[in-house]
Amino acid sequence: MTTPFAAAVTERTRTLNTRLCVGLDPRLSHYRDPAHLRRHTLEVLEATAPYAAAVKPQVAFYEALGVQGMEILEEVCAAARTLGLPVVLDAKRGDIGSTAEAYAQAWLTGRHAGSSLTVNPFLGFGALQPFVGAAREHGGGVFVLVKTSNPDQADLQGEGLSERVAAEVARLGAEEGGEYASVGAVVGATHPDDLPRFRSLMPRALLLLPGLGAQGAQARDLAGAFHPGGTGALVSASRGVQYADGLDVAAARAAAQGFRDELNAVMP
Ligand SMILES: O=c1ccn([C@@H]2O[C@H](COP(=O)(O)O)[C@@H](O)[C@H]2O)c(=O)[nH]1
Repeated sequence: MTTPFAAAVTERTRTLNTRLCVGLDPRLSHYRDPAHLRRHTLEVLEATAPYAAAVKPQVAFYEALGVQGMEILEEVCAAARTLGLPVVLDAKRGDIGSTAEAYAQAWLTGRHAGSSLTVNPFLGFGALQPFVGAAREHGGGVFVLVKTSNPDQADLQGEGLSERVAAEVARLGAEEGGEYASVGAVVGATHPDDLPRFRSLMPRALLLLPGLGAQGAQARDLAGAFHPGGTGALVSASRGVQYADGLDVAAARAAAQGFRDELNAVMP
């Protein structure tokens, strides 16, 4: 069996000294056609891989292209695996248990075994079990939405809801051995003041922090998400890397290198 997701991320962080997660969210409006989108996305992946601890395709952008988009997504995931990059499938799945089982089979087994999936806890903690079970069985991971990066999150995620979800993530993590559990959490990089609290509420969870770059989060504010030694979190940037300067792949590479260096400069 290959290295489980959380261990693979942590190993790559230590070996390459990076905690950047490169987001690949290709928008058709930026390209001549899907073939152009495919080529550029694969080029960005290859150019930024040396600076990345993981890669995060946003499934929605591939789904939007229909069957062809899903084929491109599979190609991106396969190329990432060849490059040794752990894959975060950002699909934010969640449903009643019996349907969650099908989602878990689709995204955490077979060719996606060993990858991780973002999951929505809104249907209740029991409904997370199929995802957690599949991740544990197949060496993958899940990132449970705890506090998302968007300003609207406050409509529902205030009033202690994020803390309740964080407590469940911590409880699930405590069931496992290893340095980091297969159950991680999404906490927006746009909430820097909350990061130390969520870090200590979920001591064994890998945190996924979206929002660097285009959403305004700054690397210098994110140290609180990490453990001493600079492990325990992935900070993701999508538009800020892939479209750092239009479709210039060299600019994407430079942006990834820049984000990596900015994060490294503030590690505890
Ligand atoms: O709380 C969340 C959870 C997921 N996302 C996703 O991350 C990227 C962000 O893209 P940028 O271009 O770096 O802003 C995108 O795929 C979101 O769906 C998030 O932003 N916030």
